[in-house]
Amino acid sequence: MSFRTRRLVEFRDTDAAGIVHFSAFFPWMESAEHEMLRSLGIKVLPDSHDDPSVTWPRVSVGCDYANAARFEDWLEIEVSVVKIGRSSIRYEVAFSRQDKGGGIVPVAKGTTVVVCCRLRPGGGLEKAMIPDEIRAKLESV
Ligand SMILES: CC(C)(COP(=O)(O)OP(=O)(O)OC[C@H]1O[C@@H](n2cnc3c(N)ncnc32)[C@H](O)[C@@H]1OP(=O)(O)O)[C@@H](O)C(=O)NCCC(=O)NCCSC(=O)c1cc(O)c2ccccc2c1O
Repeated sequence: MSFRTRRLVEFRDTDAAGIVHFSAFFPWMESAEHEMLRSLGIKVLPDSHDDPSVTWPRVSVGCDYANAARFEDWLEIEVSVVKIGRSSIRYEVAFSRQDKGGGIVPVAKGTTVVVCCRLRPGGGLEKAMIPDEIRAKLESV
């Protein structure tokens, strides 16, 4: 299973060549992941340093680009949880669009690795084991 969402390419997402700039995909990957967490009832961010909820800093991100996307293309975005470790989670985010004939065109595939952390007083990050309740929710994606 996976989580699906979609997004319209805005003018500001494109570069001088008229195609989506490589950097635009990273905020989209992040937004889609957050949307998936919210849909599962997992907090994206603790409310305060006193809140024992966990937080999800990234330790690795990447993206491969297969075909260009352009202004006003609708991008289909599919988030998959590909690996749940002790503290880390690897997500894959696949972007695709339709061609004029309605065929599916792969656009890009990103990966993100996040680490479950607690916020130390003062704002530092401390790695934590993924809580069982969150692990179970992520295993359902
Ligand atoms: C996060 C750290 C505190 C972890 O340090 P530590 O030394 O304890 O980590 P380990 O080396 O033991 O690794 C833990 C875990 O991760 C796996 N891992 C580590 N590096 C990689 C890698 N490069 N690739 C793949 N996997 C990696 C490792 O195998 C372990 O896996 P297990 O499952 O076996 O436990 C420390 O690394 C740190 O502080 N890093 C800096 C983090 C940072 O500043 N990131 C950039 C900004 S974060 C950010 O932008 C951000 C975005 C969001 O959307 C958020 C959303 C919600 C909350 C927070 C967000 C956020 O912060």
